[in-house]
Amino acid sequence: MAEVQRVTVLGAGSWGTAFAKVLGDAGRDVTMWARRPEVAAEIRERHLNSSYLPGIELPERITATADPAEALDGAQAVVLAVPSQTLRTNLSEWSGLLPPDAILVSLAKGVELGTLKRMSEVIAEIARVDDGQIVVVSGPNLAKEIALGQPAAAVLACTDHDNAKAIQQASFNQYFRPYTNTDVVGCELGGACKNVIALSCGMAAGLGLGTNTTATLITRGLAEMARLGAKLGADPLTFAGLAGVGDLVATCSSPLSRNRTFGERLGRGETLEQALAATGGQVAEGVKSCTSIRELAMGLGVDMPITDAMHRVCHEGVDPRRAGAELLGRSQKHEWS
Ligand SMILES: NC(=O)C1=CN([C@@H]2O[C@H](COP(=O)(O)OP(=O)(O)OC[C@H]3O[C@@H](n4cnc5c(N)ncnc54)[C@H](OP(=O)(O)O)[C@@H]3O)[C@@H](O)[C@H]2O)C=CC1
Ligand SMILES: O=C(CO)COP(=O)(O)O
Repeated sequence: MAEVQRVTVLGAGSWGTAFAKVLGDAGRDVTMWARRPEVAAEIRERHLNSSYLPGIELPERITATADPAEALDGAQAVVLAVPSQTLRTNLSEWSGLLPPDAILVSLAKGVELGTLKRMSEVIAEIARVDDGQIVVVSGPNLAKEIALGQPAAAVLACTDHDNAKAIQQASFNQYFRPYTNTDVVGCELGGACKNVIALSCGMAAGLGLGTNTTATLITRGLAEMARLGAKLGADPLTFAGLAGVGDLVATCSSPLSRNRTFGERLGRGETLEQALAATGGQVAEGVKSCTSIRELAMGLGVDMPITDAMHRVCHEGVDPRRAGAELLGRSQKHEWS
């Protein structure tokens, strides 16, 4: 297994920057690409990214540029840290610049609208690489906490275990503990679906509901994501791990979660447009993924009632209270049916 020393991170938002810090603190040489030249300059010259992680000092070994060709030169691993719904367009612009043997690392948690593809499927299609060259990062990883050096674990999923191990070696440090996994489908679905469940938990909080409701949504959310995973060949154990329960607990309970915060705003009576305006340009993936995941599930005949409810609240103007009442009023069933 070749050691990965030079890593490029494409995307300088919250998680891209925090993950670059993880890599830098693990002793890797990191070059970031930022869409805005002023963000690249601030990272390069002041070791700060005040747009996304104010007050966090970045390691000196991280540099940055707004030129993708310069960023990708000599990279042994390339971390893709842009929103799910723009990944296809972003990657299409970069695909000719990717070093052919570089391991591609996906941070995005979503399912593409229209194609209903997982992020690793989009990457394989656009970069024309085998799935064994793509490592998916998932788990309870709220960017700000990681950037502050608070301990957390993650899963690195890849069908090629050596490539997962290479990224594990490159990212392991005193506060970040990555585990490997070969269940790419389960890890990606866990990461995408939990954003939608976090929306529902936020919504419940916005409606003034308490811990029992949150725990019910987390547990039944886990049941519906595991049903989808089973249909798509995921390992059921994955949903009991960091990319399932782990990420659900973190995202559904933390005020740092953009998805949970977004849901809370809707629960308090804000419109979709008002909630979108309040995100400050940061992505709440569940708002779009509720639609793609719902469509994916419907095509496979999988029942995902919470996801369906979130789609109807976000995109069909259904009142959150009514969506909640309808969820409770569905026909009675066995817990595991
Ligand atoms: N934040 C977190 O805690 C975690 C996030 N994730 C996942 O990682 C992925 C990236 O998230 P995160 O870094 O937080 O996202 P942010 O919204 O914080 O940042 C997005 C980054 O992508 C850039 N970008 C490039 N092209 C586009 C485009 N066409 N539209 C919008 N943005 C673009 C943005 O540039 P610009 O600044 O110029 O807008 C910005 O640098 C998401 O899928 C998210 O779910 C996963 C785990 C944790
Ligand atoms: O994926 C995350 C934590 O693991 C981040 O969640 P948010 O995008 O909701 O902030």
